[in-house]
Amino acid sequence: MTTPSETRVNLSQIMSTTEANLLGNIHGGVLMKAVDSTAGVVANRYAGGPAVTAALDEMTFLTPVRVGDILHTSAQLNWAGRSSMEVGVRVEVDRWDAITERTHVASAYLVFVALDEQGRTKPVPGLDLETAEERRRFREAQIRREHRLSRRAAIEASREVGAVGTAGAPGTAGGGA
Ligand SMILES: CC(=O)SCCNC(=O)CCNC(=O)[C@H](O)C(C)(C)COP(=O)(O)OP(=O)(O)OC[C@H]1O[C@@H](n2cnc3c(N)ncnc32)[C@H](O)[C@@H]1OP(=O)(O)O
Repeated sequence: MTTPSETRVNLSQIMSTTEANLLGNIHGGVLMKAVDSTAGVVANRYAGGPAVTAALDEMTFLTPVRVGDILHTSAQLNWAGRSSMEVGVRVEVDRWDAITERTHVASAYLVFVALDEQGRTKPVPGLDLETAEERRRFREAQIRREHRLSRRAAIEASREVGAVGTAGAPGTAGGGA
């Protein structure tokens, strides 16, 4: 069995002018792509084949990244279910013009789902939790999963209610005049 620390992937890249916005800072979308790519490497390796991004939790950008800065993304598996996995990613920068401590730019949690050759969901191996930190991350990932699934179920239920309304039931928002 694999431990979360064995799944860890670190990637670094220099930010270029083609990735800048009108203010000269790096686009949020560029940072999100780096997050998704790094997390994807973790998920594909762990699943032993392709895994697709199913969800990306809310992501806050704490400080601007500038052209020339060295962007570091580090990712590791927090949780594994039947076919889905949660990957945590931390984004940091080294400034191009000073030797200072790394600056924390953002953190994100992503859900990936492993697929087989036919595009069907595929089971992933169980995760071996060794340290107290790994067990804490696993527990917290479980809480986030419950929130994601219950939010999705609540939205689906509300759409069903809304669909009845738009069908024209009297006394509903979608009902006749
Ligand atoms: C590599 C890339 O760039 S991918 C590009 C962007 N991503 C995509 O195109 C993916 C598009 N989405 C899909 O193909 C589908 O929605 C899938 C494959 C992700 C999920 O399909 P579903 O029919 O929902 O599958 P299913 O209901 O069996 O769920 C599979 C697993 O994903 C989990 N899951 C699905 N959606 C979510 C979600 N929004 N949040 C958390 N978990 C989720 C389920 O709980 C289940 O977990 P488990 O097997 O560990 O118990």
